[in-house]
Amino acid sequence: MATQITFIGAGNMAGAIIGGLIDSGMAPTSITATSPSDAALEPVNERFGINTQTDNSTAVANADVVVLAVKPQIMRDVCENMRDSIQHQRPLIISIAAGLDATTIDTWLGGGLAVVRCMPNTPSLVGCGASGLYANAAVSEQQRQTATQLMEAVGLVEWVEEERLLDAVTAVSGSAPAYFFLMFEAMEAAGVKLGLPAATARRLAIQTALGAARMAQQSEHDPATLKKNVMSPGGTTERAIEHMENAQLRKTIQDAMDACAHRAQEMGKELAGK
Ligand SMILES: NC(=O)C1=CN([C@@H]2O[C@H](COP(=O)(O)OP(=O)(O)OC[C@H]3O[C@@H](n4cnc5c(N)ncnc54)[C@H](OP(=O)(O)O)[C@@H]3O)[C@@H](O)[C@H]2O)C=CC1
Ligand SMILES: O=C(O)[C@@H]1CCC=N1
Repeated sequence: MATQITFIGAGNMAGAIIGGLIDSGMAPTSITATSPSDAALEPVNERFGINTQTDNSTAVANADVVVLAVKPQIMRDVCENMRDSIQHQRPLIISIAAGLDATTIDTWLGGGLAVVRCMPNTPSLVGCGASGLYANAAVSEQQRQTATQLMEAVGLVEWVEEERLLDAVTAVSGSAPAYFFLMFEAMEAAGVKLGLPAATARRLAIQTALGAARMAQQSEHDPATLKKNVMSPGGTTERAIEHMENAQLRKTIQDAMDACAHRAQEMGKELAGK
């Protein structure tokens, strides 16, 4: 595994990956994170004990891996401003930005670089992330392994061989923690309406999701069979599922995920000026 990793940006997603890496045993001294202000870096430093830096060019000077973790909208400026330093060091670039393709990132950084695009998600913080990865042609087998090891330290890794599929990964896992959080909100509210204390409803809903996810992961049966096993004929679950099917929940999920993937494509085109 590479020894020095620099995160450009120290927000939600970078924090989640850094937290997961440290929990997995990586030395905090191997990690640097940047942000424009010292004030924003203070909590990161306090929480993780990693190196922090406000100057991106300085922060990448000794890096083996540079993780680009700023918002897509400012990525161009950020890349162009540290281009010289990146070209001098030529680290493996891992961009986690939604939508922006590897060629665009590489161009903004001066060209000829090994770029891995990664679509992670925030459960990386608790070692339960799910990341989709794509490598451009300049990425060596060893660099591919480095990216795999890095992201496997915080969860599941799936490589895709077509870059456009990262927009689908964004819909299936990158954005998806939010879908489940929405479900928790809705289940808690419904539980309260049925008379449970909010905290009890929340705990039960979350634990049930955890249990269902573990079962689905470990079972030899597919989700449809596991669902059927909960549904006693004429019973309570059947009534609930009937409501969800009649309300076209599947179509809502399909439409939402189409919109998500489409937005990733749209952002990529807008920001790359394509
Ligand atoms: N959040 C998520 O669940 C996921 C996000 N992503 C991708 O991750 C990237 C970051 O998203 P997210 O973490 O949510 O966003 P955040 O806004 O939480 O983090 C971005 C960070 O970048 C910092 N920043 C701003 N300007 C610079 C600069 N010039 N140099 C260095 N750092 C800078 C910001 O600091 P300040 O706040 O002080 O401006 C902030 O800490 C995005 O590209 C997004 O598409 C991918 C998968 C999941
Ligand atoms: O909402 C977003 O744009 C980012 C990308 C995936 C999750 N959060």
